[in-house]
Amino acid sequence: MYVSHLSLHDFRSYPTIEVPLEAGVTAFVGRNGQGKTNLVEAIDYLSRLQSHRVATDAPLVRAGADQAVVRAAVVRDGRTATLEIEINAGRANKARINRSPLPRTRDLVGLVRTVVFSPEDLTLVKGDPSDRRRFLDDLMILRSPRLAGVRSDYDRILKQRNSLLKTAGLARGSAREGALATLAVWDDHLARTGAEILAQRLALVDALKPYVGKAYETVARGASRDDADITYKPVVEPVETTTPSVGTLRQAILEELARRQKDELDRGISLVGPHRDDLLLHISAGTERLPVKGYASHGESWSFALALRLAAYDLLRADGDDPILILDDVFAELDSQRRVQLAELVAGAEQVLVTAAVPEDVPEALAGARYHVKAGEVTRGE
Ligand SMILES: Nc1ncnc2c1ncn2[C@@H]1O[C@H](COP(=O)(O)OP(=O)(O)OP(=O)(O)O)[C@@H](O)[C@H]1O
Repeated sequence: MYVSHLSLHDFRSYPTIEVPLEAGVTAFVGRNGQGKTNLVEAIDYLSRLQSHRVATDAPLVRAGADQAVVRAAVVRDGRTATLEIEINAGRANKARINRSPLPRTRDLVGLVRTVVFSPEDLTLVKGDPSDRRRFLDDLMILRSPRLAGVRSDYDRILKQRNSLLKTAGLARGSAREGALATLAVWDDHLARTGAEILAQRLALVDALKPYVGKAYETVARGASRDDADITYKPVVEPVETTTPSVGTLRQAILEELARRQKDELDRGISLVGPHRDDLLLHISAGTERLPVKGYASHGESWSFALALRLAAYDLLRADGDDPILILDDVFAELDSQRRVQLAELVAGAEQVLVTAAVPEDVPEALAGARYHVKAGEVTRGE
């Protein structure tokens, strides 16, 4: 798939802009702060309804405006659809396809599929478990958009359960009994949605594993495909470990909730469920298997982060649809060998959008259309 036209209205720094695009490689080149990332961020937002840079929508709306609109013509198998999202400050967003409103905004998720490489990717390796969980969930939702609903149900249940735990922890006598009875209902909700997310993440990590090894071998100097490994680490370890069913996971969560109830009431937070899990990353050093965080060199950490993104790209491709690759300011971060390797790996993708401060940062393998971005003006160059 590829985006053949992008229109922005009051999105980030752009009052209004129209950018015709084509399949293949397009590079946006310009000095810092000119609006390059804002263009690719808009396309990524259409894909996931989330920015790769900020957690909330407010910064996406141009300062002083109260609504931003991102519209893109997306070509898939020769057919074009116009996808549109209206981002409203302080009100619900609205989505449209071919100008017809969608009943739910999240129905737009996954209709454009993007994989973004950016300097922030190092947090996949060096950051908190929440960064790695987000990586898994974003990918899981792109592959099965209905899981966006399960994810948001889970977040809502977690919030309500946490506030109940706080009340119940402080209550005494019959008030406490009443709160504990209500808590049992929320335990059920948490176990039901949590088990579904857990099952999906376990299956995703299984599917991703071989691609991570293969990608690491390509981007890390002298590495073999066995040198990089990922393992999902749930707080709940079901007895039956090979592909446990949703029912088994649900039961395991319920049992762990019962076991940790006192702890949860004391601390007033939910300690059991997929919001406490991690994706463990390991590299081989000789005969040793070492965690990447704390052990890997800067270069190895970058290789691992790139391998995770490339693996996501390969997996989405294997599903049968070429996602749009966005390489946001990433080449300036890499040494020359990794630059060339990454460029060669992605050059054949159906659409690659690159941002760079100077033309020399765009590797030769990614020669293609070029736009100059200066003070919010986007002009076609050589
Ligand atoms: N909501 C907003 N309203 C108005 N301007 C904004 C908004 N959000 C960001 N900007 C402006 O957009 C510009 C940043 O654009 P962008 O991040 O696309 O830069 P860039 O060209 O990618 O730069 P770099 O190479 O430094 O990453 C900044 O000048 C910033 O002030």
